[in-house]
Amino acid sequence: MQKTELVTPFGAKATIYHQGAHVTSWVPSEALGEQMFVAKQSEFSTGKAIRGGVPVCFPQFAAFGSGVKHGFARNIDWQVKSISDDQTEAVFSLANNEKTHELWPHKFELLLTVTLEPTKLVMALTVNNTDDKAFEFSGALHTYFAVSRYTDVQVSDLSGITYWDNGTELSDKKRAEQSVLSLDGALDRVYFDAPDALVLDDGALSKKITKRGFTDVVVWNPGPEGAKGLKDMGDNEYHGMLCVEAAIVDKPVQLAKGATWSGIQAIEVLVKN
Ligand SMILES: O=P(O)(O)OC[C@H]1O[C@@H](O)[C@H](O)[C@@H](O)[C@@H]1O
Repeated sequence: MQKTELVTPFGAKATIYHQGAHVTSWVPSEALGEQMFVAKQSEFSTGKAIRGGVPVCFPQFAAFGSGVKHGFARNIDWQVKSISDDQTEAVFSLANNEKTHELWPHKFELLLTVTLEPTKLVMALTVNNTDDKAFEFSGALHTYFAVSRYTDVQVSDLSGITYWDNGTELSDKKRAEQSVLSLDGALDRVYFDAPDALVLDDGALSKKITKRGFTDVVVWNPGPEGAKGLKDMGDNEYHGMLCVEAAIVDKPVQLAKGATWSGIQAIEVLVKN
């Protein structure tokens, strides 16, 4: 499978597979090491989403729509549009074609811009409606973070935010009372209208996760039972991952003909003294 490797003058590196414009590796520096989780058993095969990194979910999130789960954009080849001379930025594009038309009858162009800064990874997704009528979409930058142990990390500040546990009725929403979320097993939760800045605290390292355009945040770890059901993930690998996803879940974006939408997710590594 084709991929682009970015190696910047300041030592940050990233790998992006052309299928899905899928970031599979982000190393801000040798000292900080790999920040993305990718399952060892992930199939890197045509038409199959990679288990880890940052799948781009479009034009639907999970089963919130009538199309394929998490959309088709993660399963098909994008084009490399440009790579800056210093390799700090790469732009990928995906336009409607016969294959996408079978799955989703709209004309569109997607751009994913991946930018590396010394301690930051920025992913910007742009959706252009090139059709002669409006369409709607949901989606996500479905980020799998490598963590020391999923039960040891904390996500904050989510207090006061309405959430929904996947598997329950969508009408059965709750309000987060605690400012800090920590897991003690499987969790598959959507935080609606979530804050644009969150912190993923993992001992000596933490990550500031900021978003724009994406309204919701999904936090997911399959836990022991869920992991057994994922054949592209080892039974114990869930310990070392946590998905915190900038998403649009239940309220799709309505995009008029000719209009453009942009959503950004930036991840900054912060080292504690
Ligand atoms: O196995 P997939 O299609 O990549 O989905 C992984 C997970 O993605 C998460 O975003 C969803 O909240 C979970 O419900 C889902 O299981």
